Amino acid sequence: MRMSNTIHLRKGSDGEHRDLEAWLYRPTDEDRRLPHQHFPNQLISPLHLTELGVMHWEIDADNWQTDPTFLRVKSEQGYVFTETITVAPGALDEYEKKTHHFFQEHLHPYEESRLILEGSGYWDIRDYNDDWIRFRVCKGDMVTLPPGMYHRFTVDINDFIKAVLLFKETPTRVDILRPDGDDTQARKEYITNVLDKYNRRL
Ligand SMILES: CSCCC(=O)/C(O)=C/O
Ligand SMILES: [Fe+2]
Repeated sequence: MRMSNTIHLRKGSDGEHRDLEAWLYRPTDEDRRLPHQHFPNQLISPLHLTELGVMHWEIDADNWQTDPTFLRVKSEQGYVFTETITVAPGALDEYEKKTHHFFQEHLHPYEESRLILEGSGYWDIRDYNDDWIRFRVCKGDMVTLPPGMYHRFTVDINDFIKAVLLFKETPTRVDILRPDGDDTQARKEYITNVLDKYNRRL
């Protein structure tokens, strides 16, 4: 569902709600930390992200541990473990190696769930037709990518993001690069449960 070049705001039950800003990624060899938008920009609707399985909530990042939305989502989704990560030069060991790794197309056999406490960055996710969709996250965004969804992550030109990682089970990372992820149960279930539901095919 491609949209015109406008930013859409809609009201949530708790007041003004800011949707994730998402657009069709323009593939170039430029710095991955740049927005990579087409001209004119081709925005992607929140519904499109939802259909692909992305979930988004807004959290009071300064008081996240007591934020009612955070507590509700944590309970509903069954998150048990949390870890905090700061992705910034000097704050993350092996910054270059790890940021290169985050930007390699991969999937996880579990939900990727992150709450952004400070800073900003971009997730790229694969559309039905294998195009990249990029969405921006900043302070207060809590996002979840479903198990089996191919994606990658980069900081933006500010080179700084601090996030809470939420896990349902063990907080050990399992990153499976494409195409190795194709044969995983998580990938098969993603295609069946998420893509087939909307009669979409990769
Ligand atoms: C901002 S969280 C670090 C990136 C990450 O953990 C991941 O898996 C990206 O896809
Ligand atoms: Fe990931």
